[in-house]
Parts: sequence; structure tokens; C-alpha cells
Amino acid sequence: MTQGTETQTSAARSAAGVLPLIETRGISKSFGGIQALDDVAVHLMPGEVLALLGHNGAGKSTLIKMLSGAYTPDAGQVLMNGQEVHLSSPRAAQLLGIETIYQNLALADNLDVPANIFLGRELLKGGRLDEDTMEFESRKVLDRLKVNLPDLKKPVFNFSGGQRQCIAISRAIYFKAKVLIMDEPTAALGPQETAQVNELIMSLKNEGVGIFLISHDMHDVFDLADRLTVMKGGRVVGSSQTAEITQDEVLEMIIAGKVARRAAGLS
Ligand SMILES: Nc1ncnc2c1ncn2[C@@H]1O[C@H](COP(=O)(O)OP(=O)(O)OP(=O)(O)O)[C@@H](O)[C@H]1O
Repeated sequence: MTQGTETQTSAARSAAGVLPLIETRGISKSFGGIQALDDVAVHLMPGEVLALLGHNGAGKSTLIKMLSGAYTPDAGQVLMNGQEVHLSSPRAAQLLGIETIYQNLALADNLDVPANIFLGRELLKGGRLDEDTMEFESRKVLDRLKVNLPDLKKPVFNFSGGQRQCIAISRAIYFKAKVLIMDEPTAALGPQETAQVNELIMSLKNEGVGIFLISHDMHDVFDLADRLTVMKGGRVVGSSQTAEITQDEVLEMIIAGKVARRAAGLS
């Protein structure tokens, strides 16, 4: 699918009254002489997982850093529910409900689960939350997301990588993330832990959270993503529903920047 087609589908969606949770239009960014993003249009619907794929240097990290407020674009717009937003800082992005879960997630190892869920945000509603309230609220969000942790009062270094990733995701959801950006969320995990995190991602979809997923694992991409977008040289070179494309065609697109054999919905 080309950039032009993305714009047409965006118009069709608006006409049907379904607005993307978030979309970019004509986003560009360069660093010195390097064009990291060139006229990028992507969108994410509520409850959708969109995989961002591409070789090293394709522009994926620059795009998600832009969406998480770490970089500002040289040109283009970001819209949430049809309204232009300015993601001028990570805090600004968080306040709009955009949370980023990085591969090397930032949990404070020596603190327990509630302290991690409320890390940096204990001073809510004008007063410091007491420990019982933080534990009660933490248990509530973990139960809602079906994250099973035996003892919340243990320092989090006691938990497995998968459980820690689930704590970081629960923290984002507790603070009302509508858009979750996940950069290789299962890269450091074994199969069982990966399954645990993937199960949580599926329950977030059911809550209407939209997820950008960067992953090099094609199994995860095809298990989790509804749609995928391939980038190369800072441009979007193709998009497809995962149900309408094969893994081989995706790999071809990543390598060549286009599909040699025509796949449904692609040009
Ligand atoms: N802060 C920066 N300063 C200079 N160049 C940068 C900066 N950030 C990204 N780039 C360049 O922008 C281009 C896109 O990089 P980006 O990291 O977004 O790609 P990527 O698809 O995420 O790759 P990877 O999978 O390796 O993370 C690359 O050529 C990269 O060197």
C-alpha cells in the first residue's frame, strides 16, 4: 500500500465515522544529512496491534520516539481521534495517553510491585498515596489484566523477565494508556514468558488499547498483529493486514522494499 493509498483510506475511515486513535500525516525528520523519516503516514485504530517492521536504520525507532514525545518532527502532523496533538515531550505524550514500554524496561529493582506501578506518580491528587492504597490499586489493575503475581510486596528483582514486563505494562494501563508503544517487548524472554506477555497484549486489545509493536520475531508479529507496516530508508514501503500476507512476502518487502509477487491489498 502506498502513502497515497494510506491517505485515501484515512478519508474513507473518517467518512465512516471511525477515527484512528492516533495517526501521522507526512511526518519527516532528519538528523544532519540523514533523512530518518520521509513523509510517513501511519495510523492505529482502537484495539488494533500494528507491527512496524524494517531492517536496521529503516526509521522505526525514530518514528516511535516521535510518538513518545522524545523527538519532534521537522514536518507533518500527529492526530489523536482526529485532533492535531503536539507531542513536545515524553510527559506531554503520557498526558495524552501514549506510553512506551522499552526492551530494557525501567523498573526499580529494589522496590516492590506497588511502588513500581506508582513510581514517579505517588503524589497524585495533591497528596502522597499511602502504601495500602497503592497495594489495593495495584492488585486491582493486575487482576483486571489477569496478571498473576504471588506476592506484591517483594522487590521486583525476584520476578521473572515476563512478570516484570507485565508489571511495566500494567503500570502504563493503570495510568490510562490508550496507545502503547512496545519496542521488542519479548526479545529477552523465554517461550513461557513470551506467551505470558503475549496473552497480556491480547487482553489489552480487548480493552480497546492500540498497540505499536516493533518486533523482529515473525511468529510474534503474525500471532499478535492485526496489521503490519514495513519501512525502508525512512519511508513506508508497504502495509497489509497480517491475514492477507505470508511471512515470505513480508520478508521480501523488508529486504527489497516492495513485494515481487503481488499480495492482496498491496501495491
Ligand atoms: N539521534 C540520531 N542522530 C543521528 N542519526 C540518527 C539518530 N537517530 C536515528 N538516526 C539515523 O536515522 C536512521 C533511522 O534510524 P532508526 O534508529 O530510526 O532505524 P530503526 O529502523 O529503528 O533501526 P534499528 O532496528 O536498528 O533500531 C538511521 O540512519 C540512523 O542512523
